[in-house]
Amino acid sequence: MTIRPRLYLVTPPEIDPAAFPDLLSRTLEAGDVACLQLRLKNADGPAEDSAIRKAVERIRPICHNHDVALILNDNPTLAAELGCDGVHVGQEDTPYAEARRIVGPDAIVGVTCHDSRHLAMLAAEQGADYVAFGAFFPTGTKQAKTRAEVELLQWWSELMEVPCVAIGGITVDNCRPLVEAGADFLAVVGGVWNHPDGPAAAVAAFNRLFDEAAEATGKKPRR
Ligand SMILES: Cc1ncc(COP(=O)(O)OP(=O)(O)O)c(N)n1
Ligand SMILES: Cc1ncsc1CCOP(=O)(O)O
Ligand SMILES: [Mg+2]
Repeated sequence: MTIRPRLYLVTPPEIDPAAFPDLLSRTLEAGDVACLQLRLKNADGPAEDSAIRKAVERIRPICHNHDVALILNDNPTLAAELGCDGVHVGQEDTPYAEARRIVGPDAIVGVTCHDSRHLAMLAAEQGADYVAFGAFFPTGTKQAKTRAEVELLQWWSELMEVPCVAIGGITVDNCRPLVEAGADFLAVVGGVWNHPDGPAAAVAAFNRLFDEAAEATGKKPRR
């Protein structure tokens, strides 16, 4: 039986390194969050690396104080060097096997699988810790290549042990079908950081909804 999903928080593509740590602390205090993915997309090359280093130094202790795993997007080398708990790689990033070699056997490695059963089975077979499907809804955060259907989550969660992450345009108001379909984690950017009542309110609201859905379907909390 599938269990209650957890929130997989992803940072905005650009953060203010001075203000973000405080906002993050308040957000993580508002309810259960499984992990935070640091996804800085608005700088390139050495500027991006330096922004990532600065951000990880400030964010890592906050995540760990809240029992939240810190996952770095795209860059296994920096993830290993900076003591992140894992890395997320897409189909055009470092291939899974190379990412695993770099971060080691104990780190989390997640793989983007778009809307593809084939890519997901390949990633799971190779040893990925989770597979990510999306985008489930229109999103302003990224020009998503594919649209995934809820049935994909249901198929995966009924057949496979490796957890699945749903991503793309997810909000408190639209996420219930993903929860009912068996998503293990919901990965969210705008639905938290741009929530009209603020990110802490969003985290609390997602958790209330997960609890309600779990109760309604008799699913057990993961934590
Ligand atoms: C949890 C999660 N799922 C999918 C993605 C997208 O990764 P990718 O396709 O490599 O695109 P970018 O995020 O690098 O723009 C993700 N980051 N996290
Ligand atoms: C990184 C990524 N990959 C597919 S959609 C997406 C963006 C998710 O952001 P949002 O939750 O704001 O739609
Ligand atoms: Mg990527």
